[in-house]
Amino acid sequence: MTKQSDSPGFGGVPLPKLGPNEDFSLEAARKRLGETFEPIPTPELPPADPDLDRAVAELRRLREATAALAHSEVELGDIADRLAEVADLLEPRVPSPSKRLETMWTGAGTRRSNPVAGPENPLAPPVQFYGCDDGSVRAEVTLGPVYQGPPGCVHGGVSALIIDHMMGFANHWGGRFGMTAHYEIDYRSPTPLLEPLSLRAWVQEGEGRKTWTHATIHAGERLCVEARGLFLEASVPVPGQPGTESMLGDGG
Ligand SMILES: CCCCCCCCCC(=O)SCCNC(=O)CCNC(=O)[C@H](O)C(C)(C)COP(=O)(O)OP(=O)(O)OC[C@H]1O[C@@H](n2cnc3c(N)ncnc32)[C@H](O)[C@@H]1OP(=O)(O)O
Repeated sequence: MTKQSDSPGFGGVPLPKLGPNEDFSLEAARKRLGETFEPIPTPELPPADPDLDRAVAELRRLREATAALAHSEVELGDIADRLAEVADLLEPRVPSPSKRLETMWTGAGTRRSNPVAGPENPLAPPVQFYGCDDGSVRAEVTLGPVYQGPPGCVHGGVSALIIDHMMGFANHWGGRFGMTAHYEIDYRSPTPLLEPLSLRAWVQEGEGRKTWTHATIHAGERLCVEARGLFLEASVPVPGQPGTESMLGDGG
């Protein structure tokens, strides 16, 4: 994740005041946690193989195209055979899902493979988040028909997925950690597909193990979704690394 000052196009809505106990700006997080604190150290995490991101980008093109197959004039029998050929080529050569869970937690961790921002994950749009000096994280993304819920609009569960992830990211940027314990979402107006959406999340307050984080999705100046979450500092065992626990600091 790169550090970026406010950029135009984020709706211009001021962030609410931070909680009474702490300042969650990047500078304050650095002071609190010391020089070793390096949230999201690598803006461009290198792929394990230079062709990996290209391969997944092609899969995303396929994802969009296959979502449009119905009512097209494509000869589908032939397409299905050709896709099966590629799948047959890949399946026996890639690690098993349980092995993959282990390798995800080495090197760049899950930052490259999570379902929101991970360049390696064909499910991810992907969303590229930036950490800002005011302690918020932001992104802009345009979502296509594969993410549709109501006609022409983003599925509410997809918004929730993105929001959960970006609140976790905001926690990390603010020097906080934790699992999502509870969050609530207000869908204020329809979230359009095929239009740029401005995403924003920030830590509102923190006390002991608890962090309260807020997030919004805007289409231009229009508020589409707002959310508030409670995160609790906790750790979970890391697959394939007995005795190792993660506090979700490596998931952005
Ligand atoms: C760069 C980083 C980017 C990272 C992005 C990744 C984001 C991904 C975010 C996720 O998807 S996390 C996955 C979804 N979440 C989970 O799977 C969590 C599952 N739940 C748990 O593991 C436990 O419930 C949890 C660790 C959250 C809490 O269990 P604890 O046993 O530690 O809590 P405990 O019962 O001791 O409660 C501690 C306090 O929190 C309060 N609390 C717990 N759960 C609550 C809840 N659900 N709502 C409100 N308050 C809650 C509880 O009342 C209490 O308050 P007090 O201390 O004031 O008494």
